Parts: sequence; structure tokens; C-alpha cells
Amino acid sequence: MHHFSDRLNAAIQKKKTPALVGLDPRFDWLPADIVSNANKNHHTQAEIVAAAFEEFCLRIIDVVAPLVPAVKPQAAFFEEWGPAGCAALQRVILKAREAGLVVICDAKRGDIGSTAEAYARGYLAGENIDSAIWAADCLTVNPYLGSDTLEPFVNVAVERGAGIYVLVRTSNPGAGTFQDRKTEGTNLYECVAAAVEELAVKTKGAGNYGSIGAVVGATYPEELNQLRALMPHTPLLVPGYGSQGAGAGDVAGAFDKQGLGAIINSSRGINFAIRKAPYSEKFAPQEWEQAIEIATIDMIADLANHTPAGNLQ
Ligand SMILES: O=C(O)c1cc(=O)[nH]c(=O)n1[C@@H]1O[C@H](COP(=O)(O)O)[C@@H](O)[C@H]1O
Repeated sequence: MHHFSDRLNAAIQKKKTPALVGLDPRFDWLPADIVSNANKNHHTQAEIVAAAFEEFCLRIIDVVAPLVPAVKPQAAFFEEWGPAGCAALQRVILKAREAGLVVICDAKRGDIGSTAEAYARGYLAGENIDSAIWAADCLTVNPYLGSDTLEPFVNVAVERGAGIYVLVRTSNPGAGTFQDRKTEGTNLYECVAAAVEELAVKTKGAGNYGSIGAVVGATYPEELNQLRALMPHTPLLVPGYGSQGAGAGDVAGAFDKQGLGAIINSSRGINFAIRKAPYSEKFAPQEWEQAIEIATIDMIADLANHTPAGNLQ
């Protein structure tokens, strides 16, 4: 399907869940078997870490590909390790695409138009994975430089059937420092939301949603509900569930009646499920993949039981 949201919604309806698994590897938390494999076969620290991240994420993909529609590799954790880390990220993205998953590369890119064009062409492959070296379906984008800097991302997304998610109301505690600054009574995040909704309307697919989405944190449920109403054609990427303290009740307002309109991210809560109860009590450390599987199934059930995502079942 040559439209990002149509493709994402088809995947959500096929897997009957809006659960999005983030891929956020942290070396100190990796399973022992993965670290020993990497140490055995590699020499420099960067190569060891990159190889460990790659094996970890590829094995997570094997577990979650049958369960969820999409994954969100966090570029930062790979970029920290330079070329070796970036090569690992590229292979993780390709493996996820080959597994039939929609891939949102979380790199929060943003720059002036001519430079943004390079980011867009490098990351946004859309349905044809050969059309961009990073081969992602979608990219997170920082709008701080202004709406003109979003245009190159929009143009390439439309051309290639890809998507972007623009940061609108982020999940972090300090989100309001700038996002809540008011101009004539309107918060900055509401101004950005209006610009993003306009782009979503312009890029609508066969369904109700555009290829231009918004990131809205689950940790601000009131703003999430407000923005769902303000942005009826904008698909939402909702981080903050799990490790940042938000639960299914906080994200119920992100969806439309069919249970579409949003994907709900959990990274640490799934990647490192083995480290915390109840999974640390049910599984031995080497059973970390089983812990990921059950944690994902639990998240899917939590969303189905407490949000309109239950209408996807
Ligand atoms: O763009 C994002 O995905 C993002 C935006 C935001 O406002 N908050 C936020 O946590 N994220 C990302 O979502 C992921 C959340 O990870 P967990 O808190 O481990 O589930 C990280 O990769 C963050 O960078």
C-alpha cells in the first residue's frame, strides 16, 4: 500500500493491537549470553557493543513480530557506538522490515529545508525498502526550526509512501518548559499541533489518517485527550507507557472508536521485562525472550481491556 497510515492501520488490524515495541538496547542490562557471544567474536568495545545490540534486537524482533504491527528502534543507542553501531541499526531495521513489521526509526531529526531533504531521503524508504539507505517506514522529527523545515519530510513521505511523527507534546517531565509557553492564550504545543493536523489532512490516505503524525506523551493524558480531538486526521505515536509510569487508562483517549489512530510505545518495559516483577519472578535470567513474549502479550491485553483497541479484537 503506497500510503504510510493505510499500511500501518492494516498492520494494526491484522495483529489486532496498537502495541508498538521500542528497541532501546542498553549494554549494562543485556542478557549474559548475548554479552559473552559478542565478547568472544569481536575486539574493540564499539564492535562488541554493536554486535550485542544487534543480536539482542534481532532476537526481540523474532519474539514480537508475530504479536505486534510495528517496532521503533531508538537511533541514539546505536549512534553512541559510531559506525559499528550505525551498521547494526541498519541491519536491525532491515530485519524488522523483512519480518513484515512497520519500522519507525526514532532519530528526532530536524534541520533547515535543504539539509532536512538529506535526512528525509536517507531515512524514509516507505514501502520500497531499497529507496532509502536506512530503509525505515517512518521517522520521528523535531519541528523546533519551523513548519517550512517539515516540508522536505512531507514531500519525500508522500513520494515514497512513508510517514513522519512530529514531536508535539513530549512525555518528559520538562516538556512544558517550552511547549506550554503561551501566545495569546495558546500553548506552543497547540500551535505545533494545528500545523501538524493541517499536514495530516493534506496527506490523507484511503483511511481517515494522514502520513504526517504527532508524538504525544502518555504521561500527559489530559493533553493527549485534547490533542486527539484537535487532530482528528493525525496518527499519534504515544510513548510513556510502562517505564515512564503511564498505563492503559492514560492512553484510552488516543484512539478513535475502531481502536485506530494511535500506536502505544513501550521500550524498556518490554526489552528488559526479565529485570522486573512479575517476569523476574516467573522466568530465569536466561529465559529473557519468554519474558519479552509474555510482557508483550500482557501489554496487548492491557490495551485491549482498557482502551478502544479492544474493538480491534
Ligand atoms: O519520539 C519518541 O518516541 C519519544 C518522544 C517522547 O516524548 N518521549 C519518549 O520517551 N520518546 C521515546 O520513546 C522511548 C520510550 O522508552 P521507554 O520509556 O523505555 O518506554 C524512548 O526511545 C524515547 O526516546
